[in-house]
Amino acid sequence: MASVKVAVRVRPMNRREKDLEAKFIIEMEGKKTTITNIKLPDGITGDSSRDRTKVFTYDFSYFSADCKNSNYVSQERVFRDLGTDVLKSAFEGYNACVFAYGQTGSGKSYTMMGNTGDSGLIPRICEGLFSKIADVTRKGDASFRTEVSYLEIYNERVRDLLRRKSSKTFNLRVREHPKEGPYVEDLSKHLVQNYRDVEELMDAGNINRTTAATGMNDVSSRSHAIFTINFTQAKFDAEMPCETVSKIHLVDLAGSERADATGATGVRLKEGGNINKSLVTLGNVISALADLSQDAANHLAKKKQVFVPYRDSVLTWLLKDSLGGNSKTIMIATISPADINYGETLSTLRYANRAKNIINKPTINEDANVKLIRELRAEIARLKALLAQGNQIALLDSPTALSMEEKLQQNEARVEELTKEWTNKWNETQNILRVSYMTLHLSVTLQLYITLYSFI
Ligand SMILES: Nc1ncnc2c1ncn2[C@@H]1O[C@H](COP(=O)(O)OP(=O)(O)OP(=O)(O)O)[C@@H](O)[C@H]1O
Repeated sequence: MASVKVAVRVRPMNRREKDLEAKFIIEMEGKKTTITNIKLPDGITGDSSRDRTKVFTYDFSYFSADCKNSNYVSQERVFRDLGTDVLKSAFEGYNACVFAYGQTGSGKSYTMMGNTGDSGLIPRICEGLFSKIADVTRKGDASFRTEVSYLEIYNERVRDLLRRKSSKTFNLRVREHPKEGPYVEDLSKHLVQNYRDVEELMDAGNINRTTAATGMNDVSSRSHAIFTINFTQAKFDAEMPCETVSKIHLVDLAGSERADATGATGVRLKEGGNINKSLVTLGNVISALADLSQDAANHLAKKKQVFVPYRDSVLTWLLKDSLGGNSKTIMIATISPADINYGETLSTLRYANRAKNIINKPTINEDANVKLIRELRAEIARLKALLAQGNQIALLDSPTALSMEEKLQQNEARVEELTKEWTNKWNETQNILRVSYMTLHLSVTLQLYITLYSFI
């Protein structure tokens, strides 16, 4: 069991807010975030609509509004607090998810992707992943396989951001695997061997992403984007095969917004409606899960039937495992510091406060055959101990001891066979990886030669 970790981050005032001479209404101290409604007279602090100041406590309150302030939280610090947790989960074999939520223009893309020379969580996590892979590979302790995919949900349709234009790019179907959960049919997956490979794919995907200028943000993301890393590692630990698979979802949501605040009309208004539909469903899912967790914690209360409406939007369906399921999840709520956004900011803070109550059930995703080998080995150890005991009380020739001996031999043979199969399969995967990587680089080099040759 693990609660969803929640961080709130406040950005600097933007040009529009400064031009409107907006007042700064956010304070942060330790884990606490305080918001002030400057329209109300001084009074007691609380969470009722009459209270001038409201205080919320999160796992992290990040003050990123002024880089000269001593409490300023940089991209590096956000990575150190949250990104390293994601990497730890991945190497332990857990699924992980980070999603950024907040009003349009509040800093979601900045936090997740970042700007040139000031990279955000996604590039830093990918860089960290490959730097750790290089460390472990150098010591010869394990082998790895990493694949990435990148999709956007635009107007409730799933679009592959990494596939060259084809009929399979748009409107992909979401399906549900009985064990592995929801997935996108025909979504392209790309093998990557180093950070440069990921960077190229990320850049290509970001170019394909649907953005537009709105009244609130010059480059506003009009879609929800999910960057997924599938990370498999295999090794022998005390002669025991280990293979884990971890799925890491890194999500940049489109902004929550009020139509009147963005001045949206036509296409932007329709987009806004669909964006908000997903976000309203996300809110309903978070509320239902928070209710479930509180209900579970209260042993005396009569258990309520709580329905979690995952399937009401594509976003929540795809993130089903990350919300209340098999994943270690982090939510980053991004906010503006300006009084003109008071309503939106308060709603984001309340949303984030609710998300703190969600309890997930992360488990280590172990390969099924490796799990079987481990269970058989435990059974062998148990049988050996029983036989040793029988030996001491001269039961060695009894029919029970003989059948135990037989079972032991069968299990030992099965373990040997399964271990051999697993080692062969993994060696083959590594060979395929090497060949496909060499082919890819050979074709890039050839392309380069052809281009150069055509100039001579
Ligand atoms: N913490 C921060 N420090 C400095 N600049 C920031 C910060 N957060 C956001 N910004 C800047 O504010 C602007 C809007 O941020 P961003 O595009 O990340 O918002 P968003 O929440 O993703 O918006 P949308 O939902 O419209 O896509 C960008 O120019 C970004 O560089």
